[in-house]
Amino acid sequence: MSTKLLFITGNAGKLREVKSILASSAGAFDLSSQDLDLPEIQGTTREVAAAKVKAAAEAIGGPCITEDTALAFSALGGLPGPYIKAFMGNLGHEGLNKMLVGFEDKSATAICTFAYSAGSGSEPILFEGKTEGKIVPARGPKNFGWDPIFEVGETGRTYAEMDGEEKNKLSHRYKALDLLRSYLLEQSEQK
Ligand SMILES: O=c1nc[nH]c2c1ncn2[C@H]1C[C@H](O)[C@@H](COP(=O)(O)OP(=O)(O)OP(=O)(O)O)O1
Ligand SMILES: [Mg+2]
Repeated sequence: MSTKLLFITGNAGKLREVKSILASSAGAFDLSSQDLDLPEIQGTTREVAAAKVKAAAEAIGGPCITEDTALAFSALGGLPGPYIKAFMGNLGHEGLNKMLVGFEDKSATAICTFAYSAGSGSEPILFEGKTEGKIVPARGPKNFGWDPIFEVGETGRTYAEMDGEEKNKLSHRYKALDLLRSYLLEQSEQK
């Protein structure tokens, strides 16, 4: 029997990658998605993620997952972190590069936090994945957020320069989703 998964997100890029990553567990998951406008609080990545899935589970009245993505610049003590969406929207790729002009250290960590709630009132469970890289002037297609300015580890390539399959093997999202997948498969075996 396949595990039903309701992914609350308004982000088409996230949904595309989640579908593609879960495709390797053929038939194990029955994924659907819904866009809900949820309040996103301020706090650590974990606090933001937990509050988001709680709000989603209350609104839905049942089990669901949410996902939060942060981009932490080492030179800035981890900022923008969970606030990357606002920074990206207001400053763009060039502005994000300019934020680091005064610093030698361009390193950054992409952090993905999946949050699972079994339903309204139940305690969120978090799954975190991190990928190290550095902030560079934009290279590659500009169709998903900050992908063009995040050069991954020692690959010499930005996320945007990788094809979907390659990104989905090493990305922050893949690592977090793989943990969530294992958890859900274990749960379904125990039933
Ligand atoms: O792999 C990624 N590669 C490049 N950019 C990315 C990635 N993943 C998220 N992003 C962008 C989207 C948004 O500007 C911010 C995260 O904000 P975040 O609140 O988690 O996403 P969102 O509001 O677009 O979707 P949701 O409805 O799931 O909250 O970083
Ligand atoms: Mg959001």
